[in-house]
Amino acid sequence: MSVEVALESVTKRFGDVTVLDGLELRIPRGEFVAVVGQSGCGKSTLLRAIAGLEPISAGRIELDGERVDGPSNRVRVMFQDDRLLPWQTVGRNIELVTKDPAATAQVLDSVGLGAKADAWPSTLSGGQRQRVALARALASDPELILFDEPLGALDAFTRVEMQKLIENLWEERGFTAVLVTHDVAEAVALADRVIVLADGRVSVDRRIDLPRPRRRDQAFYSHEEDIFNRIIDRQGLTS
Ligand SMILES: Nc1ncnc2c1ncn2[C@@H]1O[C@H](COP(=O)(O)OP(=O)(O)OP(=O)(O)O)[C@@H](O)[C@H]1O
Repeated sequence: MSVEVALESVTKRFGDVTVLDGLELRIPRGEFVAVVGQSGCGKSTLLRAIAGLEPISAGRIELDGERVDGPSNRVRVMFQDDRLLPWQTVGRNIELVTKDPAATAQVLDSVGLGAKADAWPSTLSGGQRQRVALARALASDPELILFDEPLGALDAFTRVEMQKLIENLWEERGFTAVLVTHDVAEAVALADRVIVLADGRVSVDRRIDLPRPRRRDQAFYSHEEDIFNRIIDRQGLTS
């Protein structure tokens, strides 16, 4: 299950600060888009707006042609902090969404934590907690998952493991995915398209036409280097 996302002339102001400025973006069903850009360029604001968590000042955001005017059950967001309820077990955290023990067991299995249903979140590692957060995001079978720097606090090895897991689950389930990340290599590893945000708009929209799973080869590094340089240079050309 997946959804098409369309942003038309989206502007977002906080007081006199314009964060998004007539932004245009269309994401077809099932596509994986990564959003990168300098700190403070509006990546999280964009994600929150798509999630219906942040009202926009002008323009239009649509999911399959329907205007977004608040949070929807079709959409889930995964954040850098896991936001698990510490007074509930791992299983209960998921069951609050699924309302069904069998579905809970199944989704915990899908993130490799079938044996941890009765554990307390505080007894898990950071990587395991993010797996639970991922399971919770998947639990309602959403059509769109918005990832806001979900792996930012993890060590490099756990991060690569989680990237593989996210890629596998995305391929299996077919949801539309938008990933905000500071890590250009992560964007190139996971995305069909990498978007660079600058001056409140999409300044680069680059298709990553490499086979999956992605190998760290010359073509990979060439995408990474080029996108990185464009963020640094703040060039405004669409590639
Ligand atoms: N609730 C708010 N009120 C006022 N200003 C805000 C609010 N939320 C975000 N901003 C401002 O909007 C701009 C964009 O913030 P945002 O968090 O979207 O950027 P970002 O690209 O995600 O940053 P980072 O990469 O550092 O996480 C920043 O200048 C920020 O200070």
